[in-house]
Amino acid sequence: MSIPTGANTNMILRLELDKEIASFGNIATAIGDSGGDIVATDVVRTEKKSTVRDITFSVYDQKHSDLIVEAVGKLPGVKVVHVSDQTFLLHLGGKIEMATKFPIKNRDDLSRVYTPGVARVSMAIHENKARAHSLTIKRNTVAVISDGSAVLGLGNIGPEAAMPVMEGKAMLFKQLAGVDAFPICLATQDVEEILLIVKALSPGFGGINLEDISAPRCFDIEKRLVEELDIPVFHDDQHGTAVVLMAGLINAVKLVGKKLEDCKIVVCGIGAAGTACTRMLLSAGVTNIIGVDRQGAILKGKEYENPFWQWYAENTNPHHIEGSLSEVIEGADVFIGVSGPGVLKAADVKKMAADSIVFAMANPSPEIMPEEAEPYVRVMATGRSDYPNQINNVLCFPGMFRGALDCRATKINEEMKLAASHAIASVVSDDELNENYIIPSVFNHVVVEKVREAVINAAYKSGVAQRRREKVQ
Ligand SMILES: NC(=O)C1=CN([C@@H]2O[C@H](COP(=O)(O)OP(=O)(O)OC[C@H]3O[C@@H](n4cnc5c(N)ncnc54)[C@H](O)[C@@H]3O)[C@@H](O)[C@H]2O)C=CC1
Ligand SMILES: CC(=O)C(=O)O
Ligand SMILES: [Mg+2]
Repeated sequence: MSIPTGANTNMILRLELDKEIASFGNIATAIGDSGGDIVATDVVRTEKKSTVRDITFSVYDQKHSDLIVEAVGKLPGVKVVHVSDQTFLLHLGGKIEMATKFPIKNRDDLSRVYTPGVARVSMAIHENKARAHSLTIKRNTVAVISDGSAVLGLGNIGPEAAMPVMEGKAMLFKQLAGVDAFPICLATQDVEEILLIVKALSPGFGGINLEDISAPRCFDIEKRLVEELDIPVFHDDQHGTAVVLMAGLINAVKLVGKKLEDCKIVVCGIGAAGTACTRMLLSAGVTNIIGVDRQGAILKGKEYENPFWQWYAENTNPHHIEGSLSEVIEGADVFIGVSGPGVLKAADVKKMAADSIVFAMANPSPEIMPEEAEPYVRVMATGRSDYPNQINNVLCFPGMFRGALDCRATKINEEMKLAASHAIASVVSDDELNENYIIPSVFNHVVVEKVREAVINAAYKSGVAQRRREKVQ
């Protein structure tokens, strides 16, 4: 059994070993035989009769870890002290904190940053609200807002459970683009309440990043906030995903020598991400798109409760193909998965056209694991960081907001999104392009710079940038 790489699967097992009875060789064998992979061992302390050791090993999941711990615990002279998960350890107390830009060293400083000095600054903003951009953190802040209704592919797990994901997004905003992002998880899933809350908290923010809000409510929430606020509002799961998908696809079709507009594309999961990806494909000239959700292909002439599926049926599936995913995938050039784990089978991938492209983007577990699909596909990508070709909206949102904040855009429009897709795709040069490198890494610092620059140029061209051009580097 081979273990996928990635620190998120590392466990630390603390063992007390009876020096006379226990053998490290037996422990290593027990872990290896159970499919675990030892990454490191450390001696915590040694006493006369016993030693305490930490053994770090990688596993698939919690069940796999339990199995290994049980096997090791049965060995003679071995006592399991505790097991800890490196991912949980990283989350203790949360992942982010607020920091001040300078210390308050004396009364003089105090009277400037706080009362009475601060009052003059407040009054200056009162006289001209636009000054909030230069005299407060507004010009560098984004609210990452979720109601916990569609967290990754985990479903409606609630606002508290959404927090680690939103903290992660905030970390990425800061580390990759210097944007100060605040995770805000709401204890309501009512559209009107969400609108009221977001509008009410918007004065302190330069942008709103909606995250993991389920379809179809997310469409209405975003549309109305865009109309009613003068700062950029961006639903990451829709547009961030679509931008990065398009970047990956531009490069993948180039690699396999197909034209995007000639491709038969099957999109699985017609929610927030699936709808936005489809809209972007349509605007790129693709016509042969078939959307599939739980009940099969979405078809014109059928009645759907979801008004967006009504729109979807009218605008896709021109050949009126009916059936399950397994049926409609026949002859497809591209599969785009934004649904859930294990939806696509190797037998389905086998039925695709030659040089097929599979983007199984559901998180944390894709529609099909690369190991299963790879024998039958030319290009394979997932949303995960532990495989090549990570198609994930993290390649978009930091640079997108950096650009939008820097030029003080009122909106993030189609022009800015398309520019971002091309910017991301352009990071991979023709010489570098290959089956395992169609999309740049999140850690490639050029990505944010290129996206920012492309977004700023597009914002000025399309007339949504408010800052004087010469002031923006
Ligand atoms: N790689 C990336 O950057 C991103 C990946 N995603 C992933 O895409 C998935 C969907 O996210 P959202 O669109 O935000 O959620 P959503 O809740 O708005 O939509 C999910 C859709 O998938 C459908 N679906 C679920 N299981 C299915 C199945 N077995 N067969 C067919 N359809 C199925 C649902 O009925 C729903 O229409 C999640 O797993 C999420 O993690 C979302 C955004 C970005
Ligand atoms: C990546 C992301 O935003 C998601 O899976 O929901
Ligand atoms: Mg998301």
